[in-house]
Amino acid sequence: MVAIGYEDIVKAPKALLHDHLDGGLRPATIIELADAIGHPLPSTDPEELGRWFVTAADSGSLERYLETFAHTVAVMQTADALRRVAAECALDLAADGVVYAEVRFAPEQHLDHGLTLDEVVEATVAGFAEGTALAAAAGQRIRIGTLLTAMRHAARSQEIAELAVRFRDSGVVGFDIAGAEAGFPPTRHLDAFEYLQRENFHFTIHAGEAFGLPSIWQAIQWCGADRLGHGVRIVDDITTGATPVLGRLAAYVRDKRIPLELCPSSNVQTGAAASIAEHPIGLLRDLRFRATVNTDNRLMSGTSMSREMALLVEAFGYGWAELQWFTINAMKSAFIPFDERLAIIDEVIKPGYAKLLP
Ligand SMILES: O=c1[nH]cnc2c1ncn2[C@H]1C[C@H](O)[C@@H](CO)O1
Ligand SMILES: [Zn+2]
Repeated sequence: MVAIGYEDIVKAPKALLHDHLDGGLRPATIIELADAIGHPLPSTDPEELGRWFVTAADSGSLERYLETFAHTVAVMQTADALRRVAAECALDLAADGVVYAEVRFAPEQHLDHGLTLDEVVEATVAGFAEGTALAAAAGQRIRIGTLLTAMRHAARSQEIAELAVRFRDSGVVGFDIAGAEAGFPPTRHLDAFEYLQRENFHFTIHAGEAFGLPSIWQAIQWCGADRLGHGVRIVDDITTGATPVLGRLAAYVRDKRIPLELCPSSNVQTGAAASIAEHPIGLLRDLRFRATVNTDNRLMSGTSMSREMALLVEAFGYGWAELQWFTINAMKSAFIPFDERLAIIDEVIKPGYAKLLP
């Protein structure tokens, strides 16, 4: 196998379906924005603050991992802050060689300083457009779709679903629910999911991360999710051995080509996987599930799309063929129209990997 260098992974075109806007801020930006509003931080040194987020998120518990978002959400409460954070997100992803990204965040968490839900989305979408244009000017092509998340412990999912549909022609391509999974099953938000289905809209659901098969089953068979956010616990329905045997739910997920938005580093931090080497992504790829590689929260995991791929190369010995497979899986599973997905696969991804494949 040809050894794969990190710089080449950065250059390779990558597609990202699961990245949280409030989980990807630059530490230096958090410090500046926090200073402007008098929000106290654990450190005002960018490197130290970056390390603090990774350490604090490295808890083995999703609930404690989520506590670190208090600092990022606190500094994203004005239109200017949201626009800046979104623009920097687009620039950072483009610089990492991501050519397509769906970035999500929960508008209901950004109303503390008086913005309306519509103003929150307008500012964020404008920031993505600004960052995308700046990246293009620097020769880095990226397309960003916005996903609106509703918090699963709250009761605003119908409102956020309607917000997402209102902005469907202005940059919002899908809907999601996130937050602590145990105790908050997706069926609590059935009204929102049924509304989205009637509107022919797309949605993914965080399921099968901190809670297992019942959450995945509900997300698919009750709520009608197009994709699974994480979905990593689907392995609980697979009996491993010389010939792995799939249970009915795992077989359904694979047969229907339901995309799994796998996030290796995040899963290790929250305890959903013991290590990268033991992450179920290896098995799920071998079994040809529609597996994709994602960052989840670049700040909390101190990671990037290239780093996630490099970790998989190291742990599983993957080469360019596997990295291209994950990338095409992600692009096929994106929420933008089919013809646009195909154009990115044919015009950007395949030519990009053709230069790298032996
Ligand atoms: O991996 C996750 N699981 C569940 N919830 C998450 C995860 N990463 C981020 N979140 C939450 C915290 C954010 O404030 C929110 C919206 O992006 O989504
Ligand atoms: Zn997530």
